[in-house]
Amino acid sequence: MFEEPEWAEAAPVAAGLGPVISRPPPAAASQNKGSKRRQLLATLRALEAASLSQHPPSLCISDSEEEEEERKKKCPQKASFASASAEVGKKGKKKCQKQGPPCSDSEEEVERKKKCHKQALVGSDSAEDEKRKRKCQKHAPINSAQHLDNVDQTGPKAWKGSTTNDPPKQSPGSTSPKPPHTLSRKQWRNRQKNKRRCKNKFQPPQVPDQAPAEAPTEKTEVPPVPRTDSHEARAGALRARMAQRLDGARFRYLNEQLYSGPSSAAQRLFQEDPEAFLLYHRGFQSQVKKWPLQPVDRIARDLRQRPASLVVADFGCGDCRLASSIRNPVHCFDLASLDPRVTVCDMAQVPLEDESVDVAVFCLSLMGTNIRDFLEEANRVLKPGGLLKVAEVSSRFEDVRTFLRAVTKLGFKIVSKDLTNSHFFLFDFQKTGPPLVGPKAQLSGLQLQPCLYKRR
Ligand SMILES: C[S@@+](CC[C@H](N)C(=O)[O-])C[C@H]1O[C@@H](n2cnc3c(N)ncnc32)[C@H](O)[C@@H]1O
Repeated sequence: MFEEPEWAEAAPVAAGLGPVISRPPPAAASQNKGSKRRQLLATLRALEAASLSQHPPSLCISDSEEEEEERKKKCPQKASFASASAEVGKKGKKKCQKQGPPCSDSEEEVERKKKCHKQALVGSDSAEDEKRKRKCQKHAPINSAQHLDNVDQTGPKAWKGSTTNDPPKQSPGSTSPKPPHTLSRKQWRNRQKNKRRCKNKFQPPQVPDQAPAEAPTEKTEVPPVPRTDSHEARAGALRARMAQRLDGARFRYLNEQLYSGPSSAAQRLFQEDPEAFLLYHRGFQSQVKKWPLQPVDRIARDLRQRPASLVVADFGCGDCRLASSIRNPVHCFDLASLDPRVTVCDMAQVPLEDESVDVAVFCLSLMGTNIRDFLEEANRVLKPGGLLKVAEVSSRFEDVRTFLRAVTKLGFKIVSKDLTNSHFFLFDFQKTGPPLVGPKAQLSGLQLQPCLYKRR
């Protein structure tokens, strides 16, 4: 019915994708035009119906409206252009089909057909128009039929895109699809956008199958243990450790200061920095609690075996542990106060009357370089025959005997000594009277080694 060579006539038009130019009707029109039109119309309708019934529903959101509209406008032209390819015969038909897909949507198809139909009805009676009409009719059925069965989506079609959701398939021979020069940038962008949209639209249902087992939805709902927590915990632990080390360093420093200078300097130190006293005592407590027996507890045990009426003076009482451990009245003296019972002073000069106390205690407190001052002050406040108890770190003694000898020169006699403890020595002296030597006499045995704590 439609002879293929006729396609060649439209080839020049196709080259530019320009509008189809209507030419004035030729003088000699076809004699059977009316009947042919009717015939064509009937064929068209039949084909339309067939085409519409065979098209699958579109699953994907199509191009933007603007583009859709544009495509619809172009469609008939493209169809006619494609059909008018320079190639003859089937080649031309194939080209037409290739460029057809944008029109292969049912709506577009209808639109195109309507246009073809309209043209036919309007009666552009030129021979060329006639041919074009026939081409439209001829093209339509082939296109719609082949679109479903054997649509080659390579080349322009892949870029013009079908309105189905299938991604463009490439024919084995094709390399990379390139947009035809007929697509504007905007169209191309829109098309790509739509493709992506389509892809995204169809990906979600596959997600559950492909989702890794370790990412169930429930898990995602449960807030995972924030990484920051462990990080913060580690940072906190590190900070605590560093703070601990810093405190340890400061404790060692203060301890050294207390042993290496006169008590007046220690007094100033703690007056200027009361926090240093707290820090020192924290350090001291952390050290002494490791000992098998704390000397203060041993002294308290001894005192509990004596009358509770005995008045006790605790020189360098610290946290008043002794006062808390016995029932005796206790005068507590220290350079700073950790307890309300403490009288803050330098124990070289305590605010007590002469011969007013029964027991004087120095528990790890013979610090400073003026030990003699402390012992002379104890002698002053002790009643005659009063008890002097000294507990000191064993390592401080180079020679215990010289120490004992020096103490006796200060008005005391040794009553008992306990050198059995691994950490401290314990001595009991009884006051015999005032110091036996004058202030200028040298008592080198009173110089004890500083008790320095090692860094652990
Ligand atoms: C190692 S602590 C012992 C505390 C307590 N005696 C104990 O055994 O638990 C020594 C204490 O003696 C105090 N101290 C040292 N020299 C002092 C001084 N010149 N006057 C008053 N207290 C002093 C320190 O301040 C510290 O509290």
